Amino acid sequence: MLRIAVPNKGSLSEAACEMLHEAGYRQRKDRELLVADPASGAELFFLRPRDIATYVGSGRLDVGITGRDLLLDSGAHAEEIMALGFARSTFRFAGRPGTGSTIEDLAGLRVASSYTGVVQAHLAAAGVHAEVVKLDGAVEIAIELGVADVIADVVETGTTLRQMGLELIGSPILHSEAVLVRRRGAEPDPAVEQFLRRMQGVLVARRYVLMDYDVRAERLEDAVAVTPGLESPTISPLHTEGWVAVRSMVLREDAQRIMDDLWGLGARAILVTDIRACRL
Ligand SMILES: Nc1ncnc2c1ncn2[C@@H]1O[C@H](COP(=O)(O)OP(=O)(O)OP(=O)(O)O)[C@@H](O)[C@H]1O
Ligand SMILES: O=P(O)(O)OC[C@H]1O[C@H](OP(=O)(O)OP(=O)(O)O)[C@H](O)[C@@H]1O
Ligand SMILES: [Mg+2]
Repeated sequence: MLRIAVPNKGSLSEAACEMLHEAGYRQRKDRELLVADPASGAELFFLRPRDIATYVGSGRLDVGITGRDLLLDSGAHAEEIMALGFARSTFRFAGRPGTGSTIEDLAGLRVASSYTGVVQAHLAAAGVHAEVVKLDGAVEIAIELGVADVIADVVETGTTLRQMGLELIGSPILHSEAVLVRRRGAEPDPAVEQFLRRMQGVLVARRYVLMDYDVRAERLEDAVAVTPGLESPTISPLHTEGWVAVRSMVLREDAQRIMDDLWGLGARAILVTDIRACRL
């Protein structure tokens, strides 16, 4: 049985569960901590996101979904094996206007964060000595409440910083998103490989659409240049002489532009279909 660690709450939880569902795994009912999915050969463990790298690093669980920032902060013996494209954020220093503009300006100040591992490593790498104050959350209010001069926290839209009248200091400490993690140096495992193919299939199905269209045979090469597909498009003869049907995968974000280009080449009956699942 493949043992998978899944975030049970917070920003990662819903999107992680959605992705596993799309990959064919059983959904959690109520607030179960353990869901057996024998049909998929897996057991899902619903854990605090911050603990997931620790469990996977210990080797007790085979693979987990967590944030890159949480993985780095944990110092666990685990490594990122696939980026999942959701819960994207940056991790930044911020302070009241005038506090500073570079990391060197933080020397001697108190820095509040929930990610003390990441912050301490980053300050040490820059050779900056500052006191790190550990908080559990709502870190942006720490300056207002007088326990810190600077914060280091997750920034997505920047709304929370603006609400508290804080400004960014220095460049991003890291760029984070949800990731799959595995124990460092773990042996190759067919069950993990199969899980990765399922998850990769979801990423591809989200990123690409299928495009079908009919085009005159003499314009086929021009059309194929617009829709080369991942390997090569499928070409089928049409009953009407001189026309062919083409099927190709295209990036979802490019679909409308490609349809415009194909139309300009005389293509007609251009159809776009979602991909529900795939293995490439
Ligand atoms: N606003 C956000 N946008 C994108 N990602 C976020 C956001 N807030 C937190 N994350 C990401 O979620 C992960 C942290 O999840 P965690 O559940 O510990 O915290 P949380 O989402 O803030 O939940 P909590 O309500 O427990 O504070 C990290 O990888 C972090 O980068
Ligand atoms: O840049 P923004 O779009 O404002 O998002 C970033 C905020 O979102 C998260 O907070 P959350 O609501 O999870 O509360 P927390 O600080 O208690 O974790 C994170 O910790 C930041 O505070
Ligand atoms: Mg939070």
